[in-house]
Amino acid sequence: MAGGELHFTKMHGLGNDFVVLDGINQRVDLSTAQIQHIADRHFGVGCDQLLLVEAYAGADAEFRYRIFNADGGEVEQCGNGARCFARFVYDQGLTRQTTIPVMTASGRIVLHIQTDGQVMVNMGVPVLAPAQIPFVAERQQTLYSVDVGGESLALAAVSMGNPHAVLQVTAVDSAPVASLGALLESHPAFPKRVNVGFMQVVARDRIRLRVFERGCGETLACGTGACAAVVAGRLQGLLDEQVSVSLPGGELRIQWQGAGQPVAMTGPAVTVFRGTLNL
Ligand SMILES: N[C@@H](CCC[C@H](N)C(=O)O)C(=O)O
Repeated sequence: MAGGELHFTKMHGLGNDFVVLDGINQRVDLSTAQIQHIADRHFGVGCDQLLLVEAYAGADAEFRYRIFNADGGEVEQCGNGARCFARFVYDQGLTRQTTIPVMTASGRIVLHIQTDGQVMVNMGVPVLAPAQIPFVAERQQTLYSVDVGGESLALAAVSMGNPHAVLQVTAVDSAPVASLGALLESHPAFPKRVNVGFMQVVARDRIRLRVFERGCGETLACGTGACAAVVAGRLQGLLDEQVSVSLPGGELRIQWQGAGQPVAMTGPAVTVFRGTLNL
């Protein structure tokens, strides 16, 4: 965008924060540098991801949902953002529906605004085939052994539309999220880089989770990370069908029946303020 005014809404889902832009009623064509500037917590608005609402021409979705990490890279999926997307299009009067199908770079997901104000998202069926994650492995396994800095680590690899590695830890508070997260994010076994989840199993229906996100570092919550952790935990026989995921920013409810079934994620979506940017 050469310059001019841009109306935005600042939102968050459990502290995973977003700048949301209506690309239907205003022209939005941002460069990578402009997205990085908007996401900057000192010189811009500040956010983990920038979310863009666009019109969708097909019959199978109402909107196109685009996601950009704070580093400016466009990515396939964002779970906390999906709940904020639903709240945004409804509150801005872009839809009158409370069940909203949207198209992302990784396919269609369906957002449901509940009467209690929470948003439930059908996040689709998790992908476990290594090539589709993408993850370099000869065959699909529940746990893979990956060499990182001379050490061999056991991790699960899952795509929720975007790639996730999930490591089980005994205590999430002391997990090396920043150092190991950064090393794994750009590990050659993940050709498109990866989000890295550190999961502590508290009970069969409760986990604690911290996520080092691709393209922005550790966040207060990661929706797709919560889904991926529950999928990984269920496949290892550690978790029940309904799991509360406790993240630094709050709690998500994840439900997954098992292989071939879609994952449902329920949680809040909050509007913080609206503003105008001069680019
Ligand atoms: N915060 C997100 C995920 C955002 C995208 C992720 N960093 C990626 O690069 O895939 C969520 O709530 O899912």
